[in-house]
Amino acid sequence: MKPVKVGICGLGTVGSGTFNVLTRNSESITARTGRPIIIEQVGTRRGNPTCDTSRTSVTTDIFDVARNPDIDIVVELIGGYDVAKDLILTAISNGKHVVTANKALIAEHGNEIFHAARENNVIVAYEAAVAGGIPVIKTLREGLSANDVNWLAGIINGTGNFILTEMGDKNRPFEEVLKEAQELGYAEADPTFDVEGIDACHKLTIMASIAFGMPLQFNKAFTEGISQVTPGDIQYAEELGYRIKHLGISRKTTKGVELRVHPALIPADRPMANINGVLNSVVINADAIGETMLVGPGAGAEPTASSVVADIIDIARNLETPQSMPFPLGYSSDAMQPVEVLSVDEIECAYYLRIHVNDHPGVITALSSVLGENNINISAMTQKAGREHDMHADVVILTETVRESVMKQALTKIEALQDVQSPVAHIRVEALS
Ligand SMILES: NC(=O)C1=CN([C@@H]2O[C@H](COP(=O)(O)OP(=O)(O)OC[C@H]3O[C@@H](n4cnc5c(N)ncnc54)[C@H](O)[C@@H]3O)[C@@H](O)[C@H]2O)C=CC1
Ligand SMILES: N[C@@H](CC=O)C(=O)O
Ligand code: NA
Repeated sequence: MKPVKVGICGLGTVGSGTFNVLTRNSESITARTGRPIIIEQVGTRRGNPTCDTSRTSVTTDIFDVARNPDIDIVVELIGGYDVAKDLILTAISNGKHVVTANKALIAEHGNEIFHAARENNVIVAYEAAVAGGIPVIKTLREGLSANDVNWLAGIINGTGNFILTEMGDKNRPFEEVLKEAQELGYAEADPTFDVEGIDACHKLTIMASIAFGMPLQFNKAFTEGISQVTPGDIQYAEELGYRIKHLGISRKTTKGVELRVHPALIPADRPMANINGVLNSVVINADAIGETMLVGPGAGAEPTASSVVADIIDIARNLETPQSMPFPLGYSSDAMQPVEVLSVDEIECAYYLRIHVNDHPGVITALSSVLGENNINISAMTQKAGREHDMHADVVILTETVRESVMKQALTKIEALQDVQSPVAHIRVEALS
């Protein structure tokens, strides 16, 4: 049996996980593919103590791997944009199939990469790029291909969910938990991608493209991270019967597609509200299936390697018995529709507001008046007194559904009130239905 030869570029968290899963499970993988898969070469700047590379060719120049005539599949696990893109395009032009976990690259340059792959008749697979170990790309693109998707929503950043969970459950400070997420290998090289929602937005962009048959449009998405969520917000939300989660949401409407990433209050009894730690989850609502929910680890060495290796196995099977592979984004490029991405101003949802006020008589009336003038109904309101001798208080309000542009106008007026300290914390409320 002629082996399928793989070259792994990058031996960090995901690279080492991939090396170890491929090595450890080689027997069962061979049984599944019909051909052994061997790691022909590793491209890395330095060794990884968890990997025994003593019987593998190792180079410090990853482009050696992309050009190695013996290699069938190049696995890009270095991350980042320029070098990674160059590496993948070099591999493609050398006739190699590619597996990557790089959501930033796929979300922002995927249209070009998939075009190059098509021209060169090779496969670019990227299951690990969205929600780590959860097979969500396959689910959307293959398992649900009979459906018209109505909406999807997910917790799609493990680091962010780990931080919110630890802050809420154990009262740990943001910075300390972020540091732990970095040590555990969950965070991106630049962790602002995690905490400011950019990573989740990359993943949402990819899922929305598959769900709605539209080209990748990362730059049109709305992105807000978790860095402004305070322990107080988590506690107030809990008292109101909600949990705060960082969500990516994409919904088809008659005017276009919503594409937005932001923290949200979710009713505590919804399954998504109880996805904790590094777990990710995606709910997909579609016409034939109704609703399905996936849950699993969104980051970490071997959970992510599980998806990388599954892609390698798919390609190896295809080399053994050539068959038609799914289009990378689920639709043929001619069938992709340039669907309009809606401005966040168009969305409609309820809001949680936390307004820090001077604790003077009349301030509640003033707040209610502004909301009333804008036709915004209040569904709950509580005042959280400041500490003794502190003349400030937090007023916490839940509104009913309102258009975002109207809420923005109301917030501007509220922030202009004499007794209100700016800015007003506002978090969208999502029922996920
Ligand atoms: N860590 C995780 O849980 C997940 C990561 N990803 C993605 O997987 C990719 C890799 O992430 P990690 O393994 O976490 O990163 P990492 O930083 O642990 O590993 C990257 C490795 O690539 C090496 N590298 C970078 N540029 C290189 C170059 N030019 N030549 C040789 N080596 C080079 C680095 O030295 C490092 O060892 C990224 O695209 C990331 O977004 C995707 C899903 C989960
Ligand atoms: N940094 C990412 C890694 C997986 O995609 C995350 O925390 O989810
Ligand atoms: Na995945």
